[in-house]
Amino acid sequence: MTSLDLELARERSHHDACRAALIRMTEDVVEQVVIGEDVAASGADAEALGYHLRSRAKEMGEMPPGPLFFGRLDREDGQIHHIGRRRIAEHPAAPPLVVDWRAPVSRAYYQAGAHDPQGVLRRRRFGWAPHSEGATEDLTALEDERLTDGGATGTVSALVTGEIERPRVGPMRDIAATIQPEQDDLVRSEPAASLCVQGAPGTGKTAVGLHRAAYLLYTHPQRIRRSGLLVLGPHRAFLSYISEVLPSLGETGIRQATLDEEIARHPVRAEDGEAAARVKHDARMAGVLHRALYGRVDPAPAEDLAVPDGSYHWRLPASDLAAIVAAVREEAPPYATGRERVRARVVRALQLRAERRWGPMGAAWARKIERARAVTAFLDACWPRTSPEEVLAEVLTEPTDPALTRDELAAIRWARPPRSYRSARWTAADLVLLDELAGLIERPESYGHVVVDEAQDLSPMQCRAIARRTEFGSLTVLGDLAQGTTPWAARDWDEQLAHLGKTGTPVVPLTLGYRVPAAIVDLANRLLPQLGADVPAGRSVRRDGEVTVHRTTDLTAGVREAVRAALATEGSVGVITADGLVEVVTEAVRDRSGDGRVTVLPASVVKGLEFDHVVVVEPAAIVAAEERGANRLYVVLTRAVSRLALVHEGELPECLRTER
Ligand SMILES: Nc1ncnc2c1ncn2[C@@H]1O[C@H](COP(=O)(O)OP(=O)(O)OP(=O)(O)O)[C@@H](O)[C@H]1O
Repeated sequence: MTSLDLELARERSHHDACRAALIRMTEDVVEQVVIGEDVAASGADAEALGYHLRSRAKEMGEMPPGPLFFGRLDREDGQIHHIGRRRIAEHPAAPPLVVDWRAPVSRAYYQAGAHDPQGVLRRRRFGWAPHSEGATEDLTALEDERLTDGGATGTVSALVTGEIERPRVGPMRDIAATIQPEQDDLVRSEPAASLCVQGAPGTGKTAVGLHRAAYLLYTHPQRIRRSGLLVLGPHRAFLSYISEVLPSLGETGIRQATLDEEIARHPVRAEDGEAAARVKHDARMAGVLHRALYGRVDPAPAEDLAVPDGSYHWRLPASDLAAIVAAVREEAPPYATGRERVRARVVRALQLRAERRWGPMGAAWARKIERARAVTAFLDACWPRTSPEEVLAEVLTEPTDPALTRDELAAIRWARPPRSYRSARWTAADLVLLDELAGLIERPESYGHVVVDEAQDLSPMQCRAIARRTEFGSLTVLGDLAQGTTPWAARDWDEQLAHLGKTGTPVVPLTLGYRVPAAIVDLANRLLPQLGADVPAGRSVRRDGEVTVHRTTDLTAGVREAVRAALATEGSVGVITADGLVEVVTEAVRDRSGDGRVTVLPASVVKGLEFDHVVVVEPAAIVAAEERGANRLYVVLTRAVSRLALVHEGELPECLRTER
């Protein structure tokens, strides 16, 4: 037996011990549920304890199968820590057999190096068979790095390289085993502070955001879990691609949604023209809606208020009423609160008058006056109850706001207003405006933390929807200005962060890519000058990868050939083209599904996704299809994990021509 075999055998037996301990932990939690429900002192305690224990039991039951550790640290002080996705111990007070990757002691695993060993003698990485469900015999390799005795070579770990370059099959995986130091800094940065990551394609922004979410839940369970954590992604396909990362890190039940889903008060039943959508997403709409809502408030009531009380009438002069309304407007509470504040002050003023005449008036009297028909009638006239739908319907029926030009007013005006706002067919942009109005009327609940991916694509009005939900929480903003494809995509992070309500948030660049090989990054970087974004160019850790260009006189034949070639090697194949060509391309590869390995996709939905092989069909058509077509093509090219094939019948966009 070689010394490596011996070490592997030792580690396997440690893994067996961990497995046995984990089984016991799971059994204990289930048992505690039963005991917990019996022993708690009161019904309410039993309920709370039972819920807590059941949640833990459920969490443990839902842990996906897999190896129980991926690394090990041997410290100068003799301590040895195995590091995995969750803590494992013989019993709660025993020293852990496996330390959670998020624990402070694990940090050195990601950060220690020969230049700064952080008390670590040796870092050990474990190699598991691909897709291992955690059978001990799947532990097939280990790699040691000595940090303190001059043994560190500075070379990149073969296990890390293997993990980065592995073929992509199925949904996105967690990267707990191979987080890089610059990513780890972001994952573990202060929870109360917001953070913005400007990352070139494939630099791990999404991965960082999800691991940061898991880190915050672990480090601040009370604060973050109680107030809620939300992950926002650009579309459903993306959310389903990333859906298994948090559960594999032991975090289940975290809400992952698109912003449209988060704010949906109604189904989308109409579509805006381009001009209307542009106006509706513009920051000026915040003012338009504010004015429309508060236009309902009458700042100068014409008549005195007279409230009957038995045979008597209590009166408040119109000037006093105007002063109350003005004071409440000045305080700027949410609209619905404002109405109730005016009511309370009117009653108080009436009470003072009554007390001057009749002496102290009790709470019952105040309640009676509060509900008096005359008081409610005054409020209905001066600060009427309303709904977001009612206000927006008015704006869209007869837009008049001076902040918008005549053309802009015309663009958003309803061609055929509905009979009533209740039957209106709302567009996606209308839902953003309804959310703004809802936020003006009543403050929404704030999340503790929100992770926003592809944040460059959000309009100012969408940003405001997020800002409202993080008024008392923090944000992790992830994005790449070069990948902005919406008509309102941000060109500058400071401005976007101001819309998100987090002015002054530090913007941290990530430029080292883990998805896209250098040859493909270099090609994509040629587009950068025309993307309207001042961002650092991407680089890549990957020296593998290949770009091929196929000029064809028959697009169908060209696509079939490129897909055939892609299927000759392992991995997923994404055939991406302009939305208008999808049908033709789908037809071309109908009989080439490669057992489900081939997916044909319109360029508009590939953001955030990745494929081993990307076949881009007619790149110039992608550029020509929309205003930010060059940015779209940049996104498309950078979906490739290993190989990129460009198939074209027409000319290539100039910057991609090989003769350059
Ligand atoms: N440290 C790492 N170890 C292993 N794989 C990594 C690491 N960092 C990133 N990756 C992998 O690189 C790929 C790209 O990561 P991710 O999707 O998070 O990047 P991104 O910056 O969000 O990309 P894009 O903006 O292009 O969508 C993913 O497959 C991810 O798992």
